[in-house]
Amino acid sequence: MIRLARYMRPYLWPTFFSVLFVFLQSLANLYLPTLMADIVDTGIVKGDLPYIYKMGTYMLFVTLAAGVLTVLANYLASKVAAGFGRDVRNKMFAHVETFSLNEFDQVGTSSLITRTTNDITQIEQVYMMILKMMTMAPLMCVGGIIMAVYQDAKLSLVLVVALPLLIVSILVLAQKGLPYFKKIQKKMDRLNLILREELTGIRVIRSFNREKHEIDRFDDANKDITHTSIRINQIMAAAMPLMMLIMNLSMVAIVWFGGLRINSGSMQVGDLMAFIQYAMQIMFSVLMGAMMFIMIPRAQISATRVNEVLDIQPDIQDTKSVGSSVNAESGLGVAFKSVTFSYPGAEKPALNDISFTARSGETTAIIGGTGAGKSTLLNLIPRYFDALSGSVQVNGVDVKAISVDKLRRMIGYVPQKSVLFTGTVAENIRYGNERATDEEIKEAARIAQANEFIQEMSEGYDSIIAQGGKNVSGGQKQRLAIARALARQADIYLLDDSFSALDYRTDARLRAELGRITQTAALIIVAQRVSTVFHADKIIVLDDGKIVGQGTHAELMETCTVYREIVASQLEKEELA
Ligand SMILES: Nc1ncnc2c1ncn2[C@@H]1O[C@H](COP(=O)(O)OP(=O)(O)OP(=O)(O)O)[C@@H](O)[C@H]1O
Repeated sequence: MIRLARYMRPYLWPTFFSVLFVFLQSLANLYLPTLMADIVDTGIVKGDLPYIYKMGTYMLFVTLAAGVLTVLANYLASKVAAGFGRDVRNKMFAHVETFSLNEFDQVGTSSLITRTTNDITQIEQVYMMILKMMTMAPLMCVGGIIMAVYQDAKLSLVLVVALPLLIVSILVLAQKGLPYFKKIQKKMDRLNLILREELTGIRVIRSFNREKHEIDRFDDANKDITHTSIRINQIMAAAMPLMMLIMNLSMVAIVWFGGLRINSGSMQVGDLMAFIQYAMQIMFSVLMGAMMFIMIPRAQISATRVNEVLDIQPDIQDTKSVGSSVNAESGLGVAFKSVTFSYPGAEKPALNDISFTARSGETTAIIGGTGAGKSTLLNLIPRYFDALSGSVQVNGVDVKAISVDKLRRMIGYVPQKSVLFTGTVAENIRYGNERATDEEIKEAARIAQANEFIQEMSEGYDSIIAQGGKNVSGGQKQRLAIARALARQADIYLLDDSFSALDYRTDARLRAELGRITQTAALIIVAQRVSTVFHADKIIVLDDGKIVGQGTHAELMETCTVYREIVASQLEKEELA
């Protein structure tokens, strides 16, 4: 919490005024019972009506002033807390954006969502409460005690018994409740995870008739969180009557002993009334303090979760030596030199001693069975992961020596699973290059074989793509993703199994068009279908993380058993001939 307090720095003035207004409001509240005692003891007892009017008006004025101060203090506290929440959320999002895929896996997407929303809201609320109560509680407590002792020191002895009783019972309840607060944030993560899986996987759930199973799974997580919430509320529910009991018994004692003191002539009625109000103020301020003691550890748990994310140092960052100028004209393309890579915790490397070059102006295809390491290999080029050993080079320079931003600008990447964003078709393609003209967008779409179906859409390039690209087919989505990468006018194009949802004709036409752009760029295509890689300048055959063959189709047919097996499993004998 304290570490996060630095995000309050931009709001120092509103914080100061909020605290000041609370301070003044508390003083006004402490003053009111004294005024009332005067009205009773001087005005009512002596029957002095003008005095009652005068003091009554004065009381009204003080109450009004306290009301205005409360509104102002609350407004400023809310403003500060909301601003703090917005800044931390922004900071968190910007920080998470720098994460490599490893760090995403480390925390988990659902937990990142809960931490950015729910956890920050918890902290925000507590900061708001602290702003309001931090001054009020101690001031009302100390001020109340001074005023109560001033009214009647002997009667104050009742508070000596009541206050410790109140504090001890609060501490006991807080101790019981705290472990549940810790649990509830974790359970919230789990509920989010299940909800996310279920919403994104709704098609699969329906096609396998697993609705009941998923409803049960959600229900279990939901019940789990409900049980914990109920337990917390049970403790809170027990707390309130207990507090009220202690407070009311104290009142009875005050009235009882106060009555005796009035009888004996050592106290006036007005003083007793004021004393009762001070006693209430003292006990309420203790309650407020207790609330803070309960809420702060709860927010502390959230703050730890937020700090955990903010403390993660992305392992893929620009190194100090960054800045080597990369000569895009050199035409060296991409080179892997004895590259080995392992996923954290994996038993064996996903890529083992990989060496090859993918020259600019050429098409390099990567083929291999599922899990052979094809996507992993592509991921090392834009530095989604870093190689454990060896060197990945772009135009003769190690990727670690190029700034991540510059490196990624040189690359047009089409992921295995196409992702589109909510917006128009044109906006989605322009995502690859903000400066692309309408003509360039259309040209990219034409090469990607997307122009035709876009023209057929009701609004053409202005047609809206629904959330997650749900209103376009799998093949159309892939073509839009390819158009987006082409719009980038990059030096290197990485297409990860991007033709899988295309029919053979479209696949062939797209490859022919792509051939044109590879006159200057390096094109690396991961594919499952042999027909897609057939005409590549170089084919790399991956098997279990190792290169088992590289060359043209004809060369590999001569030299590489794995390649021959792949071809044989896909093509008819006559096609081979
Ligand atoms: N994020 C990850 N964490 C741990 N292991 C992973 C991760 N991604 C992939 N792997 C493992 O690395 C190996 C290579 O995976 P990769 O996705 O590169 O294969 P691929 O050849 O692209 O397969 P496919 O054609 O099915 O997409 C597999 O054994 C896979 O289980």
